Amino acid sequence: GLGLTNCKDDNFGEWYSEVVVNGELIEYYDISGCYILRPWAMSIWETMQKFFDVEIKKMNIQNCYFPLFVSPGVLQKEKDHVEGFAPEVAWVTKTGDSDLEVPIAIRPTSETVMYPYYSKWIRGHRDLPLKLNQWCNVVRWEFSNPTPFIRSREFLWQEGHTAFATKEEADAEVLDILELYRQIYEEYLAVPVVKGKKSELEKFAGGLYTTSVEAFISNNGRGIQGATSHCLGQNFAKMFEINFENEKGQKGMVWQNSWAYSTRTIGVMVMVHGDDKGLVLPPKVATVQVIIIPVPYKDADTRGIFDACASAVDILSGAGIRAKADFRDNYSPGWKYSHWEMKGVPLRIEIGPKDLANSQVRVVRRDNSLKIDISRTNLVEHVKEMLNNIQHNLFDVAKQKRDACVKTIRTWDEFVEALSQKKLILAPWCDEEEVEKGVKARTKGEMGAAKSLCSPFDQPELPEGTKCFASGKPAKKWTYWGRSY
Ligand SMILES: O=C(C[C@H]1NCCC[C@H]1O)Cn1cnc2c(c1=O)CCCC2
Ligand SMILES: [Mg+2]
Repeated sequence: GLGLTNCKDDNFGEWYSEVVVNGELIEYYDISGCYILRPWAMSIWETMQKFFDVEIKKMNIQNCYFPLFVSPGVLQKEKDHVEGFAPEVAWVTKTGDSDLEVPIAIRPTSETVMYPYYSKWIRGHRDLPLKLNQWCNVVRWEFSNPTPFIRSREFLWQEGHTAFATKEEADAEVLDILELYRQIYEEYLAVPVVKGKKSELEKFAGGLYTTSVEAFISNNGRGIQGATSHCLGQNFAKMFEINFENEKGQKGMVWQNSWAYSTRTIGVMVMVHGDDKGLVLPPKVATVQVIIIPVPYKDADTRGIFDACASAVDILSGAGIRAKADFRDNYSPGWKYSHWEMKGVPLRIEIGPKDLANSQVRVVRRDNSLKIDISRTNLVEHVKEMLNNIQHNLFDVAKQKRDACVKTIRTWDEFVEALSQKKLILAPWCDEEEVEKGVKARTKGEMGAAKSLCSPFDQPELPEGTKCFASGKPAKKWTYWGRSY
């Protein structure tokens, strides 16, 4: 029957796997690490895509589409960092029953696919800035525990790849895009994130620096990278000879960025807001924001009840609210309540004989189970206000929960203790790579090592003489640490 067998606070991993299936977001697939995105998930992806696509078009970024396949020559070109990832690259080695002369790689990301053509298209400064984005799938044959949305062997994302004449322009765009990622998490998914800079060890090895928005899963005390916006510097321009002649006729290399968010966003939202009754969808991304359930009683005016439901759908839909009615006669109202709670619909409206008689409706909130009766007059205003209230409440609750997990520490012992308490740790750090490697080595274990998550742009005061928590050297910056996905 309905209802989850796993509780979120007892066994988080099993709860998650169950809730994405029972909520009809995901169907497991017969190839490990691959998942079917059902319509309930695809519509969430599309809602975010609509927002992001409009915003990047305002920035004169154009969509394009490059081939899925990468010839081996170019993939190896970016050897220094690809070799670290090489095991993840999937290859096509044959068609039909004949082997391919030369195996072809399936894109794990598209730098090497796109940049030879950037080199061809960019000649003079008038060709700059070149700003392209593509919405596509990528394949990375990951081996560590596959998790729907969070870590899959194929996923959907957008990848932006931009080229500028100056570093200043690139630096500015990195932060403009990062702000869009913050909006996706905080204003659409109601998930609080930290904006910051990755350490040298954690950054994209092919780039100059990496910025990210970092979320935190309080149930298992793990940080998770929400989205990344990299300045590549001139590293790829050098590799792929992407040069241009500036106004003074001098030859120079372009400055590039690349940035991405993926379907991982949906998994983070499920983990943060879901509960033991199932999904809890933020109204801004909910496929259905209001589900209307008729509650007929024997044969008391069933026709009137159905008509009241239908007209409520029309009134709400007419006001741009995503409202549906569940008229199915082969399920009881009680079954429908559980079903739509499992799917995380933010508001339920029940209409029974009493409601009809008093020309009111019973409204039930999914986030806090509050039940109230409201009159049918100005139904739209009431519902809009409640949806807005739910959106903000989900963010506020998630932010309080995340902030309660943050522990500021100054010594190694405090660090180890906070780690054992599954905290998101804020610590003063000397910003030395060897020291970070030491932290990883010293915290290795079956739960995974601790790593730096990001150094927040919003830096707390760092008093003169503050020591690094791990090395005792003079601290240079406050950095978030923790176990992560
Ligand atoms: O993909 C990126 C960097 C960059 N790619 C484009 C979008 C932004 C950002 O994700 C890093 N990266 C991750 N994973 C892999 C690669 C890789 O370059 C290359 C080989 C296979 C696995
Ligand atoms: Mg990876």
